Amino acid sequence: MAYGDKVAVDGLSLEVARGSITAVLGPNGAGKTTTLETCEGYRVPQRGTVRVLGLDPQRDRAELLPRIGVMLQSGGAWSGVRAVEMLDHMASLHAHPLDTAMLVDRLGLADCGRTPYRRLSGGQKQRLGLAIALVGRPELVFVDEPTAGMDPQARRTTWEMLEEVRADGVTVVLTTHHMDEAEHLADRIHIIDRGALIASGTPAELTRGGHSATIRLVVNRPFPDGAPESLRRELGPLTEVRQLDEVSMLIHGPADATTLGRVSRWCEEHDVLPQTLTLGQRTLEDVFLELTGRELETPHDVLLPRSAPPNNAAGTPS
Ligand SMILES: Nc1ncnc2c1ncn2[C@@H]1O[C@H](COP(=O)(O)OP(=O)(O)OP(=O)(O)O)[C@@H](O)[C@H]1O
Repeated sequence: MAYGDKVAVDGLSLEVARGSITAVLGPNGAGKTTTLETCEGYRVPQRGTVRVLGLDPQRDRAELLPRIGVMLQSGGAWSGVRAVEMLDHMASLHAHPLDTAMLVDRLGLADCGRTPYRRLSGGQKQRLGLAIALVGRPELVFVDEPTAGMDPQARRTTWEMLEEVRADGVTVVLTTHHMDEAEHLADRIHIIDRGALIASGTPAELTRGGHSATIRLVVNRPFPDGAPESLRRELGPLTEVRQLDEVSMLIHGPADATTLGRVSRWCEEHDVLPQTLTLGQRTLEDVFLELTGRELETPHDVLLPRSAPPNNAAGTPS
């Protein structure tokens, strides 16, 4: 799938099992939205085949649309329409809609029900978008970055609702660049980068084994100046060291006893006493880093020093 000369998705091949949650995970610009929009019938691929519920999203559009729900990354409503009016209108287009009052209540839309769409916050637009995607009791729902712009409470509610619809047999396909979201929700994850599929599997399959791990080091008193660089020199070029605050560091590196031994020796040489020294499980971030040499996402809440200004990684729709 290309936009002019720009190839956005190239040779991507993936299948989604009915009744499961599938996450398409990748960094900005990886081709996630393009993939979804192609499945939804909004984009026509130059090559390849797409079948959704056994139907061609272009040729069989009229038959497919009543069976799928779509949560767009942005837009999808008239700017002046009130949130609840929009939801009621969408419900009226379906034969057996869900109870809109229940959706308004569950998604915390009551307070902004009379607010025109253009004045809703990013998170409120997302919640309304999710309600619109679910109101027609779809067999399959596509959700593009479902929790972008949501606060933690709304994020949890969204996860719960997606899990509930899966329990009712609905198939969910979501895009995200949040590893924790994919890891928490998805039965199967497809990691894409630069328009190509680079890994697929269950969260456990993807994070099992591998050569790297995350070591968490917390010491009894502040690290000396230049500690991350010094520790990186000690551990070698395969290792990445990030200082979280004055007494803790995260180290991504080879998952072996030698690395732990070197960290311990470095502490001794620099007169700090490890209070926590743990070898953590490999994360999806590690998987992505191993496969591409680049980072998928910086988990800002974990990795930024405590003094850093609040980030909006989970707060700005992309
Ligand atoms: N309408 C368009 N015209 C030209 N290029 C486009 C268009 N839409 C997307 N692209 C390009 O195609 C590539 C894939 O974009 P896409 O939106 O599918 O990625 P994404 O993985 O969903 O990214 P994000 O997480 O930022 O939403 C990007 O390089 C993007 O700039």
